[in-house]
Amino acid sequence: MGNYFNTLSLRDKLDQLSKCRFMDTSEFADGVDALKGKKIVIVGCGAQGLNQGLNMRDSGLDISYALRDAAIAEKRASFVNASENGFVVGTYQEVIPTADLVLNLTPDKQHTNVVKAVMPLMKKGATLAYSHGFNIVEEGMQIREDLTVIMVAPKSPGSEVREEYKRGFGVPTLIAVHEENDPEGKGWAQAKAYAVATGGDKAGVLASSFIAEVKSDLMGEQTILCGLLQTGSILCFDKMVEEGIEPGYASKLIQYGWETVTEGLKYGGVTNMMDRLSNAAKIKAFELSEELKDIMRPLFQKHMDDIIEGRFSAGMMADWANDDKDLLGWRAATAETAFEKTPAGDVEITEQEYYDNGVLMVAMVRAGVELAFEAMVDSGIIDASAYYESLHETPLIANTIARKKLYEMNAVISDTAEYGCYLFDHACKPLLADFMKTVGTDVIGKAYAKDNGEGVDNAKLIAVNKALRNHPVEKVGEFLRASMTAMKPIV
Ligand SMILES: NC(=O)C1=CN([C@@H]2O[C@H](COP(=O)(O)OP(=O)(O)OC[C@H]3O[C@@H](n4cnc5c(N)ncnc54)[C@H](OP(=O)(O)O)[C@@H]3O)[C@@H](O)[C@H]2O)C=CC1
Ligand SMILES: CC[C@](O)(C(C)=O)C(=O)O
Ligand SMILES: [Mg+2]
Ligand SMILES: [Mg+2]
Repeated sequence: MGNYFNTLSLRDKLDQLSKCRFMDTSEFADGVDALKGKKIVIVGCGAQGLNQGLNMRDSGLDISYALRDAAIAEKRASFVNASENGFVVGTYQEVIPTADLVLNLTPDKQHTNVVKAVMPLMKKGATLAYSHGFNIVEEGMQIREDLTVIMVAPKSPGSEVREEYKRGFGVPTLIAVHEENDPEGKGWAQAKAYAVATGGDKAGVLASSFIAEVKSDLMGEQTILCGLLQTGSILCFDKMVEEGIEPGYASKLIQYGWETVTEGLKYGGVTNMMDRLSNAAKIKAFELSEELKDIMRPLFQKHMDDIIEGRFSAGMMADWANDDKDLLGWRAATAETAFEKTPAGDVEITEQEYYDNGVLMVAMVRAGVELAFEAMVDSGIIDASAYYESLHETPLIANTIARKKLYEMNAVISDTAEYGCYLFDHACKPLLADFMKTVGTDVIGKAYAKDNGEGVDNAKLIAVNKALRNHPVEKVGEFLRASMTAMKPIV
């Protein structure tokens, strides 16, 4: 075993990275038929395992869970979650041999062990599915030749996979078939049916590759989705308190602010989010975000390069081998930040106030979305995939911060995403230190009010609007959002 991507020729690498086709709704006309009546066993009942299982059962499929012996004997959370929701739960030996489709929804760190334990028990011609291709792409896992290997990767935390499904919508999903493991040619039909069963087809499905999924997923989660939201939360909170804003207000503005401003992003892209500001505040947010883009661009590019070249995965796997020393230390340090420890105050903040008093947060979101999108596309990832991994998923992650701050975000995302989030955060905070000295409460904590009497420079406003609307993330976003007709408001 070794890094599979790194064994490919440059031509094959580029070919795999660019595999991404937006699927037409007509391609899902068969619904869940390809999996109807099949026995589906999910290994692991955590963030993705539980929520995907609930959606798939509600879509009419036969779902049960395989858990390791100790989880059953000790009635761990995974056992309780599966059994309290009425699912059949068994040991690997009891349920894996009955499965037509096995979904490996355990943490990436465990995939090699889990797949090695599960594979000998799988019946001939069954299918093994992943929701993230790390094990195949970064570790080079070899799967038995008779087995079909597919991936259905929701571009969202598990909690939101469920919430969006219950709202009658879904989350954008990447599907793929591992070309080396499709002996019966049934991989795509099963992957499509699986995406329908989780609700993904309602939000948009990309037919992609394991490689394109892994490289884009790692990049999104480390930078804009989790890393920058963590950095922004800590820096904006500290700044406000330092400048005399009441800590409970500052805490609330951030905890719920990301969710509120990115709801605007979800509906109408960066353009709509920025349009929610007054004209003067929009110009200010644009200028701040241009500055932020210049400062953070090298860091975003470094993360993309490290991901593509395998340095990121090698570093994380070294931490796995070291009993997760870095991950656990960083997790503990996050819990000690002032933002995390200060409860949201009992103050009313209107939806518009989150925008007006959070100009810097809006600027950070714009900078992060555009930088992540640009770095992915520059590396050969297709724009639609880069859009899902930057713009569309940001609100879904922001929802988790609204629930229980950074603790909740880092608990519901995968361990892989959490590791990358801290890695980015630790590099980004010092990078923004000088910039943060230059900003005040007029852009974070209080309303930006420069247009009271001063007027707005029309020429500048026109140029800003043009720059925002012409960014490629806005172009592809307009196309992709046109098919999201079932999207429901949250805020
Ligand atoms: N988190 C997310 O929202 C997303 C995750 N993904 C991907 O989905 C997959 C699952 O991630 P996620 O849902 O975060 O995982 P979780 O950390 O939530 O998974 C926990 C589950 O895995 C089981 N588990 C842990 N260790 C082992 C082991 N050694 N052997 C068997 N079972 C084990 C746990 O059982 P036990 O009770 O025995 O400990 C528990 O049921 C990953 O590939 C991830 O990259 C993709 C998109 C988003
Ligand atoms: C946050 C990133 C993610 O990829 C996800 C929820 O999509 C993960 O690994 O958790
Ligand atoms: Mg993801
Ligand atoms: Mg991920």
